Amino acid sequence: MKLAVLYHSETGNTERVAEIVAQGANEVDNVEAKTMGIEELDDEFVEEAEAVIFGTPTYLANFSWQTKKWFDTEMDYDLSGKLGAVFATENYLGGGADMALLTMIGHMLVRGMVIYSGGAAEGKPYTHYGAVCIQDGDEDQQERAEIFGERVASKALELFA
Ligand SMILES: Cc1cc2nc3c(=O)[nH]c(=O)nc-3n(C[C@H](O)[C@H](O)[C@H](O)COP(=O)(O)O)c2cc1C
Repeated sequence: MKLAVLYHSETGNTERVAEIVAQGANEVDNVEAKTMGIEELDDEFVEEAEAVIFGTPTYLANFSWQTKKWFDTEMDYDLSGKLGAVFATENYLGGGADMALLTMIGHMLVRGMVIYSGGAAEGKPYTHYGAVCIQDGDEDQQERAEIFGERVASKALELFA
């Protein structure tokens, strides 16, 4: 089962976290996770993926304008019925990553995706809306991002395999 991790990143933090999320997903048997920047997408892989995880930097307490522009004007995949999940990076605690995640989730719902975060349902670490790292994360945040990727991949297998 394929899982795509799509991200926008200007200075590398979100790209690094995308790699960690994908690493977690790839720890699940029968899952092939691949990271892609939104400007260098593997269309065939995304179309075949049962799950798509989106990552964004936080800009002014929301998701980045580049990601928004991509969703609004370039994104023409049929995402309906795919499992969707989100993560974000920010510079400081309370910098608005939660709003970035929720706004992005709104876009994904409009596209018909089935959204999952794990929430508190899988025990600690809790991930309410999606994984968040300060810049590219300290050790604890990176571990949480990895577990998040693993959980989303496991849920996708449970739903679609
Ligand atoms: C235009 C702009 C706005 C930003 N706004 C916020 C913000 O509101 N809150 C915050 O915590 N960080 C903010 N940041 C910092 C970025 O979210 C943070 O450095 C992020 O990890 C960058 O990701 P990247 O390295 O993948 O580009 C902003 C950065 C830029 C360039």
